[in-house]
Amino acid sequence: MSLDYQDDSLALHTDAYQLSMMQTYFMKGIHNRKAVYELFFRKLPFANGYAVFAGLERVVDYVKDLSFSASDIAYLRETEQFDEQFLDYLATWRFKGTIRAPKEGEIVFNNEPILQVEGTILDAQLIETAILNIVNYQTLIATKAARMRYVVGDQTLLEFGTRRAQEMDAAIWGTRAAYIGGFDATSNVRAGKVFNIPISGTHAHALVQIYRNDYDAFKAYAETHRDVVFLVDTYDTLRSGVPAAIRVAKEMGDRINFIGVRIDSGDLAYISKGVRKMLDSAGFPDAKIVASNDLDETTITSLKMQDAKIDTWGIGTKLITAYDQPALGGVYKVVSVENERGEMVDTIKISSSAEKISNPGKKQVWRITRRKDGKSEGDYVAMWDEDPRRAIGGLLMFHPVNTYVSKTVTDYDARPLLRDIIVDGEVVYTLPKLDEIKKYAAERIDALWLEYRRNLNPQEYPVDLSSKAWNHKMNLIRNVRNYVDEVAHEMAGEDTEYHG
Ligand SMILES: Nc1ncnc2c1ncn2[C@@H]1O[C@H](COP(=O)(O)OP(=O)(O)OP(=O)(O)O)[C@@H](O)[C@H]1O
Ligand SMILES: O=P(O)(O)OC[C@H]1O[C@H](OP(=O)(O)OP(=O)(O)O)[C@H](O)[C@@H]1O
Ligand SMILES: O=C(O)c1cccnc1
Repeated sequence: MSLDYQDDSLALHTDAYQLSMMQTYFMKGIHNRKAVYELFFRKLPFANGYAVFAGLERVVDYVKDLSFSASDIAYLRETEQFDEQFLDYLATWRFKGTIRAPKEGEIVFNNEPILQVEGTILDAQLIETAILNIVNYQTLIATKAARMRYVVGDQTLLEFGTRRAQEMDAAIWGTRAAYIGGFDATSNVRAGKVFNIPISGTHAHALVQIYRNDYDAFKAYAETHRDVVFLVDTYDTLRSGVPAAIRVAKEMGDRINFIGVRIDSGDLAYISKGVRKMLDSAGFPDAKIVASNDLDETTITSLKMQDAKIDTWGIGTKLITAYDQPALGGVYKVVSVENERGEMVDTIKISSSAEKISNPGKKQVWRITRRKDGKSEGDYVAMWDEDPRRAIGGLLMFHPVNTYVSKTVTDYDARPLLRDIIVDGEVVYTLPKLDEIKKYAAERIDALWLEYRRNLNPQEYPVDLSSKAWNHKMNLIRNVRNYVDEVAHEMAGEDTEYHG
């Protein structure tokens, strides 16, 4: 395997079928037809009540200078699957389309577009795979992190996942997503450098094993650092680890900042209580107890119920791998395509399950909030040319599948979520700083009713279709039915019948 191409690019970070389809569009001369594609997911991850949208910065970074390098084209040629004229076209290709998305850190829901690509069918098709790759992962991890933030309140959350992540890229971008979702710091030093995320950490069991006893290890560490957290569970937490930590802290006095101790095994509730008592009676009531060991929002909740004396949570595996749901099922679907007469024609994908039938046409998502306190009323998915701010006599919102579930809201604000990020290939959006994104996510989560925020069995947040969007969908379903009937009739001929 060789990754040492000087001119390696991300243009081939796509599925082969995208390039195959692109070649068809190109060879048939329809590649410049316009289309609109929308990215959405059908189910919220972890059965959470919301998701935290993340990944936009990398999407922009990926798209803005995307091009096929000489070695990319040479490789495609070697596969003998592509036409020379098509390869010539790709050699000078640049993304010239438009991308719209919510601000990173925005709270988003199932069955609403969370990213929209408008451009030629060729441009939109090429970038599908990478965009899904980025947004699915980062949104998943940011949401998992938000669930952990929910259970710890304002305690400290440290991200320790790099060693368990699905490779290096996942570690670094997962760390960024975790920070957006509510983590305070990371152990990944490169993430500190490239994203300016605070770095933090303690030490490993190796230090104690190398010195062969707790006291010598802690002493050596204390003599070489100002801020210290001692890992006290290598041999026996209560009988050797904590006594050694206390002894060193007393001996070093003001020469160190004794932040506290970390425990990484055993019954964390029982042990943390014992550790707390020992630290308090030794005169260190402010020393913190850090806990780690396969923690997630469920074990943390349980530990809190047991009144565990834990102040800081170090979390790796279950965060960075999104252990209980390792993928967000975001999809990217074409909703409108230009026909041979230059008109945009909306398109639908039919399924036997109502939830899986796509919503045709270019749409906007409007966040509807109560004017008096900014609290959430629901999201309103409308056709692009609609403006719910101008609804007379209140806004009718109804469930897109169970249409009898409806309400009319008055005295509301409506805020469009999809904003221009890249227009005709040019970045028109100033990417916010990471800390601003993180703060924004926390504020948006705060604006949700508690019923949508709880981790277990949250209420379903209303994501409603406008009447226009709903009628449009019904018309297209009817058209598809007629089309299928016609085809079936033709195929059946005069005397064959299909009894399905
Ligand atoms: N009081 C507790 N209540 C609920 N879960 C706990 C409690 N204490 C620890 N856990 C969790 O139990 C899981 C496993 O702990 P277990 O005791 O089997 O492993 P361990 O202590 O790491 O063992 P080892 O000594 O081999 O490292 C971890 O996910 C840990 O976070
Ligand atoms: O448990 P996680 O949530 O995945 O958090 C990361 C884990 O990584 C470290 O263990 P590891 O055994 O790799 O090394 P160490 O104990 O020697 O530091 C650390 O002690 C945590 O237990
Ligand atoms: O700093 C720590 O304590 C740490 C870092 C990575 C993994 N586990 C623990």
